[in-house]
Amino acid sequence: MSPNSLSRNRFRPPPLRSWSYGSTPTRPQPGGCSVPETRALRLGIAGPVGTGKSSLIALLCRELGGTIELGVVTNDIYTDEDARMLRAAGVLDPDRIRAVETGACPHTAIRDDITANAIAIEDLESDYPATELVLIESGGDNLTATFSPALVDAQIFVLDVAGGGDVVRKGGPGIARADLLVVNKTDLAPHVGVDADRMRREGEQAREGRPVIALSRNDADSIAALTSWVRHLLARHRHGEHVATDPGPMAPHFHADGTVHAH
Ligand SMILES: Nc1nc2c(ncn2[C@@H]2O[C@H](COP(=O)(O)OP(=O)(O)OP(=O)(O)O)[C@@H](O)[C@H]2O)c(=O)[nH]1
Repeated sequence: MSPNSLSRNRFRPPPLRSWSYGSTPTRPQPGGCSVPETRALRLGIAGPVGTGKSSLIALLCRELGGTIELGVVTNDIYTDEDARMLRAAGVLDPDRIRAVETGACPHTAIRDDITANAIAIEDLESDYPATELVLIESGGDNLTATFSPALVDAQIFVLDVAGGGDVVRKGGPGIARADLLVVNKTDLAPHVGVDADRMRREGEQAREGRPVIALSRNDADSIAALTSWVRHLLARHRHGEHVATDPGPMAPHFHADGTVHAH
């Protein structure tokens, strides 16, 4: 980390404290934590650079902002570019869009040490207690980045057709096990020589039944599929039916003696 990025990083560690939700009803989460039953749903959006994560968040704010109380937290490495873009798009009250400057490899702040993001979300929820859904955008990263289930309740992994038709086959924890895989920018498929439908089918095969949505901002049906998936997830979260799962940092691996480790 350069000295510059350190001085630009606005995050300051909080004072140590023990945490209790008092008499608020809670439900257990993975890792022994528990969260209030009324807590906002935290939905992470991850995927490689430029696949359309900010655009997808802007779209969800436009489509859902009228009926659901929203907040957004963005992650960039050295800037607050994504937050500024979303504020400029006018899709949400600018104060409900918070930026984290990770100052390090993006997955560090969503997977390894989630403190900066957790505090940004908790600040947002404390300023807007009626918040029902917080969208957290990861910095653009490679195929291995996924959110910790300690930070988000569910996660979407975003690929785009412009990254090439073989990306789904390259696999990785986000592609295989995120709660939703989005194959984005399908309107560009004919221009980049990619079969978007085949990408979607390969995604479905790789994910063993977990959902895949082929999305384009120009395709109303695909937008409706996405918003309906989010509404359904929110309903399950409210009823305590959704449990966060970890896509997992590693695929099973083999050793020279033939043993297999599945983490
Ligand atoms: N044709 C087309 N372009 C899209 C679509 N969605 C997003 N884009 C464009 O794709 C480019 C990248 O979109 P962003 O939303 O900034 O992508 P991102 O994943 O947030 O990028 P990083 O934060 O840099 O990783 C922009 O030029 C968008 O306008 C889509 O459905 N169709």
